[in-house]
Amino acid sequence: MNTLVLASGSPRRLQLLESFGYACTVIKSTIEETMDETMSPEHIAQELALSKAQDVQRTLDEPRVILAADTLVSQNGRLFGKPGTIDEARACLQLFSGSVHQVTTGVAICDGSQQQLFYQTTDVEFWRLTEEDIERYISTKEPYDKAGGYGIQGMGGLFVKSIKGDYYTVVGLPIAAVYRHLKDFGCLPLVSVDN
Ligand SMILES: Cc1cn([C@H]2C[C@H](O)[C@@H](COP(=O)(O)OP(=O)(O)OP(=O)(O)O)O2)c(=O)[nH]c1=O
Repeated sequence: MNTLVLASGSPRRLQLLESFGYACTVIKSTIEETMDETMSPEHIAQELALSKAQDVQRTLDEPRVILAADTLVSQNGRLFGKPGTIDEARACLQLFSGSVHQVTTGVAICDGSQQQLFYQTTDVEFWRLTEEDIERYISTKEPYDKAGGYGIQGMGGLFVKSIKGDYYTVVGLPIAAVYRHLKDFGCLPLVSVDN
């Protein structure tokens, strides 16, 4: 059975794949993540995922199944990556307060002979946040390595009123869709017989 090369430095993506039984080798891509903001979030997320996968593919001596992903947040046509400063983190959370935004994760899987690109988008609705909610949250430092400046799987989950779509897409990898695509590459999770 084929094991997976995860072309991502995201601890969440590794944890998710491992918790669903995939054996992974991590090789982080070193591409500069630039985006053409005139393109749709779906297009950008898939293109960035593909660039990450291809970057790692170039470093390998033999063909392996490589998976890469990219997560972007958008609202009313505006794109939000990872906040670089406290002001950017605050601005994201103020905009998301009491409203709905979209989280899109694009995924690229390739093995040298075939490549598959897909994405999923989930709507996330936030409760109305107070200034204190936002300041306390920013002080956790949780926003900085996450698109849109929050983590639904962490303290950011306290702000989420509802979601429409796949939860794992928000965390950074739509695992059920990934499972379906990985089967085409002969890559299956290990199944424990203990439980
Ligand atoms: C919205 C949201 C994003 N995120 C994370 C998922 C991604 O790790 C990150 C978006 O940045 P990405 O550029 O997609 O990924 P990354 O830089 O962490 O890792 P790599 O490029 O090496 O693959 O935001 C959460 O963990 N929880 C959330 O609720």
